[in-house]
Amino acid sequence: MSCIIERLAIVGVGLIGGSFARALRQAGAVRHVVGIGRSRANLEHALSQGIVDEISFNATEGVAGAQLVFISIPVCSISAMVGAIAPSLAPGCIVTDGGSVKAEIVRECEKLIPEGCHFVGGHPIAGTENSGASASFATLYQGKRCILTPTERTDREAYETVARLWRVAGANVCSMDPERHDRILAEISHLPHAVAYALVHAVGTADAEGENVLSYSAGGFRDFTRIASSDPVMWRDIALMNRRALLASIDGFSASLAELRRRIDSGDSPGLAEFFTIAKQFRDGIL
Ligand SMILES: NC(=O)c1ccc[n+]([C@@H]2O[C@H](COP(=O)([O-])OP(=O)(O)OC[C@H]3O[C@@H](n4cnc5c(N)ncnc54)[C@H](O)[C@@H]3O)[C@@H](O)[C@H]2O)c1
Ligand SMILES: O=C(O)C(=O)C[C@]1(C(=O)O)C=C[C@@H](O)C=C1
Repeated sequence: MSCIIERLAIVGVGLIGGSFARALRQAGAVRHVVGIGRSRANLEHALSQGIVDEISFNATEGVAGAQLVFISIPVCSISAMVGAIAPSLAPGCIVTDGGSVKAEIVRECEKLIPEGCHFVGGHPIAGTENSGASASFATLYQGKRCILTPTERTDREAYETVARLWRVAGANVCSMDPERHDRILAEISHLPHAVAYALVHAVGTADAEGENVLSYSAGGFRDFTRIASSDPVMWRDIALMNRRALLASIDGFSASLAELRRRIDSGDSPGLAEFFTIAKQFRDGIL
């Protein structure tokens, strides 16, 4: 395929940024990739694996001359990064991100992006519990959704370029209002992570018969809690930035758990079977 971007800068060459770079390189959609970050070991690994062609510890220097900058660092650091690199962006540069929360980032970044440059918010709905360039792989986005969150200020051509890159990376692109994105993702991604962390926390600190009950964990516990091995800083930032929507989701979940508890407590056999059947049908429906 013909090259779409001559010079791509990736700020944060971890699972998400590294996988984006790998997918685009493999497709021949980018000529030169600059990896920007803070961890020498991580960036040197990315360089040695050919994920990037050049590394930089200085974001303002690293983004110079790039046609597109992809920011894939924890969500609470994204707008500060855009503010820091703004004076160094080449005219016409497109800045986009992969952050898991959108409304605040889009609001702030649209204010910070300089005249003649463009910001497009994005979020690939794909990931794993692993972090860093060593966890990245080219097929991460194959067949997965990528939500872009344009507003009335978004430049149409910049949006189309970002959408095209995600399609080249294998993703199915859709667009959504940033606030709507945050409410939907609170339910389907942020709540499950909060519940998984809370479950492991509860079981890990439980005093049952003076035993370390975690040593008895088998498939059920492990399947349910895989995502509690995700990066704590990433999830701290998501919980704080999407606080309002996540609290509403936690309240909905608490009501569901309270209802389940009530049916168990009252020995409501048909009610319990109904509760589990409905949940099983929803779950089987996504397989
Ligand atoms: N992990 C997932 O499943 C997933 C999925 C979709 C979106 N996201 C989002 O993508 C972003 C990156 O997540 P990830 O899983 O790739 O994380 P990661 O930890 O694998 O990679 C992040 C990289 O950014 C670097 N970094 C952190 N803060 C920095 C800063 N201020 N300046 C420069 N470099 C910095 C880290 O050293 C690391 O190499 C987050 O916003 C996250 O919400 C993650
Ligand atoms: O598969 C995983 O490990 C994930 O947690 C990926 C996952 C999710 O499905 O919730 C996590 C965060 C994102 O922003 C998008 C995707």
